[in-house]
Amino acid sequence: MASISAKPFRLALLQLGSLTSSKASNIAVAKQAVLEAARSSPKPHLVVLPEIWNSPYAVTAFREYSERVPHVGSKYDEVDEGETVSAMREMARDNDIWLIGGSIPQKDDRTDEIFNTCTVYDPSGTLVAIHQKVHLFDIDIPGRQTFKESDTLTGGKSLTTFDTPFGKIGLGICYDIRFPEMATIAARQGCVAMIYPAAFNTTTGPMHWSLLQRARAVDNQIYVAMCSPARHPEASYQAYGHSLVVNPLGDILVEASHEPTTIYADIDIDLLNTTRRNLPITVQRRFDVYPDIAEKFL
Ligand SMILES: O=C(O)CCC(=O)C(=O)O
Repeated sequence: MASISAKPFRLALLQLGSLTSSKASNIAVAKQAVLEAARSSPKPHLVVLPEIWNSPYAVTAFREYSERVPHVGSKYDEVDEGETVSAMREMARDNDIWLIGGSIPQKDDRTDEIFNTCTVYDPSGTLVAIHQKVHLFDIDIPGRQTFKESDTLTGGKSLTTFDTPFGKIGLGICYDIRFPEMATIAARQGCVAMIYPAAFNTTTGPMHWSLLQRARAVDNQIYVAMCSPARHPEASYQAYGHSLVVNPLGDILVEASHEPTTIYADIDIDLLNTTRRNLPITVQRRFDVYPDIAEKFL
């Protein structure tokens, strides 16, 4: 587990702005941002969208904006799927990139449940991974931030990683980062990075946004990135912005402000492996002293 065989790659986080209550307009905004990122030089291999970018971030909106998400392995035009999913397939295929499609509200036709769901596409537009947010954002900081995703959403029941030619990537969504087991298990499975589409707020963002990412990175000696929407003065929910990438040493490589922007980072696998050699915590765990929470995932 100490060293990882993977290739360096370039990551782009799209901190989308101008998101409105119009799904069609939000899709157009995302499409344009992906196009611009893909045309930048050097071209990114992996492009990431933020949490709930096609809908207002409000429990009352999730059902109305929800879409059918087909199965992993489904290809372009093969299935009856939601318009946002089709658009994301095209973004990946037309720009020849890997796309982590942030998250969108997903409707499960069989159970009528709604999930907060991240879908991932390879450069052919094939859907390669689906992550349903496991930990729902139910918090109450009186007078400052109250949110109850579980009013309309159901939590996912599994962890998600996917393979690319440049390495294995682990996925979480926003609040999932507060639960360190997810990142630890992904790292133990060989992931080089945990990537979280996210939308922290202006209360908990300043408190914990970068701290949590640096903690997950240092604990697991992996890269960690969170991609947020830009702040929107008229929105009922003020996203924190500050999309961020942290390296396995816990250094912040790049951080956005709260404006619409795209940030880029080069993922350096040599640095990851050097960190693990120099600070060999991945091979020094004392499972004789404490139980191994991630053992069954090895
Ligand atoms: O954990 C937090 O402070 C914010 C989480 C959040 O905004 C979310 O899960 O959507």
